[in-house]
Amino acid sequence: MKVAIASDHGGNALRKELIELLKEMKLDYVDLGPETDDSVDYPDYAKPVAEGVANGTYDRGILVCGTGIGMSIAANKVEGIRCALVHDVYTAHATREHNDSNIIAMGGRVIGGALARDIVKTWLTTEFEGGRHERRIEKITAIEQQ
Ligand SMILES: O=C(CO)[C@H](O)[C@H](O)[C@H](O)COP(=O)(O)O
Repeated sequence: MKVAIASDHGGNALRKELIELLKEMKLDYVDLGPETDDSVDYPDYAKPVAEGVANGTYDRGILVCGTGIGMSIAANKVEGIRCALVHDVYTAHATREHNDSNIIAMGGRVIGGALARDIVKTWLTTEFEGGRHERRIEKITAIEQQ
């Protein structure tokens, strides 16, 4: 599984902690920045991750900003992206089983590293359940293509 990760300045510290997790999990990952702690605009970092997931360059994406909200809004503008804003382990599990989410967004000003690691580990290792959820995702895709 190839994972892309990016943040804005509000998510920098948490992104770095999550990169350590990706290394521990021996996952193939690409860090799309930013390289400094300077203030940046989250859509500039959400876009390459979302487009890369949508076109198959990456299997999954991880986005971190201050709240996770800006990143999730921006990522979900890209066709084919189902980005879930997640701050608890139950939702991390549910959004993979039910929504087949391909990007996760979190807030570096909302949760700490230990919880974020559990969330990401759960999200990366939970499979989509299919069945009735497939039909609902098809309906989301139909809205996107209107
Ligand atoms: O999009 C956000 C808010 O929903 C993110 O939390 C950003 O990181 C935040 O807006 C950045 O704010 P800052 O005051 O420029 O640090």
